[in-house]
Formats: sequence, structure tokens, C-alpha cells
Amino acid sequence: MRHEAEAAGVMAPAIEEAVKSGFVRMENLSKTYPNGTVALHDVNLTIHEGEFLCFVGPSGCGKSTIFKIITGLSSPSGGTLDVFGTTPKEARKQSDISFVFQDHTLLPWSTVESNVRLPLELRGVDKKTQKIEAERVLEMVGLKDYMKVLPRQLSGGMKMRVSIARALVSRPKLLLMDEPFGALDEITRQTLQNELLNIWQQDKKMTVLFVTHNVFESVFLSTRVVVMTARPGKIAATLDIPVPFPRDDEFRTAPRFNELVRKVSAALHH
Ligand SMILES: Nc1ncnc2c1ncn2[C@@H]1O[C@H](COP(=O)(O)OP(=O)(O)OP(=O)(O)O)[C@@H](O)[C@H]1O
Repeated sequence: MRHEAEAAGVMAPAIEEAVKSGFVRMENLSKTYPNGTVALHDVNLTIHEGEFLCFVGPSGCGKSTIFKIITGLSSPSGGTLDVFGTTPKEARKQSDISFVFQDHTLLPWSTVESNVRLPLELRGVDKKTQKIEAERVLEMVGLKDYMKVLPRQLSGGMKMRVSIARALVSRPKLLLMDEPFGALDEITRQTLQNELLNIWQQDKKMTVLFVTHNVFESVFLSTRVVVMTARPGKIAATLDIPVPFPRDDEFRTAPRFNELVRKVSAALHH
């Protein structure tokens, strides 16, 4: 419905406001858990449509807490966070948000295809569309020939590709990735980084928020890096990565890359 309205050039006032003011907007966002832990303090951040934003920071700086609030699984204790001009819970209901975690969380007894179709099945999408959409995203991640295979027959990198395909199947406007490549070997990790950028490039409107502990990964992938400090979690710096896409493996060894890595590292250790 909303997509149709947008295509016709008519946007609801709330959406228009969201586009103008930022796609995800945090204002003085704070979170104190019931045991007194201050996970976030006064976080201000505006994320625009189509950005690829990486969060880096030490363990416990509140990155997952931000994700929990964006998805409506946790509520702020102070300030506000809105997604597409509405509440996180509402945005989630509209299936505009998908997640990928470090643990691929695939159902072991279901084939690759069934795993990928699951989000659509849960939403009551008809079987024919489920199949078409599953094929579309499995093609994107290079696994169309593995549709009938069980997860245990796949390598770690392939399982992660299935997990990414499952997240993409509902055509999300916002993709949240919490250390998705943290458990993979370096070569697989770099391959998946390249593939993820290709996928993101195909859909200029999808916004990706990506948590990583790896400074190199943050510079390679993102349009902007948000550096956080621990206890209480705050934004120490936001750094633009003004390097055009597509980015290829040559970028990983370019002087510009090293210079940006140094900048992010300096902000982390400040
Ligand atoms: N449910 C909870 N109750 C109490 N404290 C919590 C809860 N969840 C998280 N915390 C604490 O809040 C702080 C931020 O946690 P969070 O998981 O958001 O950090 P993180 O940056 O994602 O960490 P990591 O990189 O290790 O995953 C930490 O000190 C954590 O121990």
C-alpha cells in the first residue's frame, strides 16, 4: 500500500516527514536496564535511507541494545527512536525490518528453500509467491542449486548466505546485521562482504545497519562508521567513508583504506 502511494508520488505525511528528517532517528536515546546498568546514554543519530552504516565499539557499548530498540524488542528509558516516521513496533509489524545474526539460526530439519520461505509463510503469503521469492533471493546469494539441501550439508559461509537470503526474502527496507561474519574465516568473510555490497547496490533504497568489532570490515563496507564507547554507551564519533561503490579487493590494500582504518581506530581508542 505504502509502496504504491510512493510510486504514485503521494506520500503519507508521516512518511514524508521520515524521509525529510531521517529514516531512523534517535534523539537523546537512553536505556537503563532494571538492574541499573546504563547501556545507552543520550544517543543522537539520524540514519538516512540507503545508507550502509557500521557500528563499531568495545563489547558492552550498547550496540545490541540499539538493535533491540529498533526492532521494538526493548523500549527506551529516555528519549525517542523512530523508524520510517513511526514506532519500531509498527515498522516491524509491516515487515519492513529484517535481521541477520552471527548464529545463522536455520531450522536443521528444513531444506534451504523452506528456511528461506519461512518469513513469507508466517505472513500468509501464497505458496507460489513464496517459491518465486525464495528463488530470487537464493539466486542473489548464489545458492539456487542448493534449494533442496539441508543446512547441515552446507559450509559455514553457505549457511550465512542462506540466512541473508531469508532476511532479504521479505524485501526489507531496513536490514539489521549483528556481527554476521564474526564466526567465519577471513577469506569467506571477505567474499561475503563483497557479495553483501553487491546485493545492497542492487537495491539502492535498502538501509543496512551492521554491527562489527572489526575496523577493517567497517571501513570496507560502510558509507559511515559510528564509533561507540562503553558504559554508558555513547557515540564517540561518526566518520564518513567517502569512497565510491562498487568497492573491490584493491580497495582493501589502498592507501586511502589504511588512512580511514587509522581514523576509525583513533576514534575507538580516544
Ligand atoms: N537484559 C539486560 N539486563 C541487564 N543488563 C543488560 C541487559 N542486556 C544488556 N545489558 C548490559 O548492557 C550493556 C550493553 O549491552 P549490549 O548487549 O547492548 O552491548 P553490545 O555492545 O552489543 O555488546 P557485545 O559487543 O558484547 O555484543 C552491557 O553492559 C550489558 O551487560
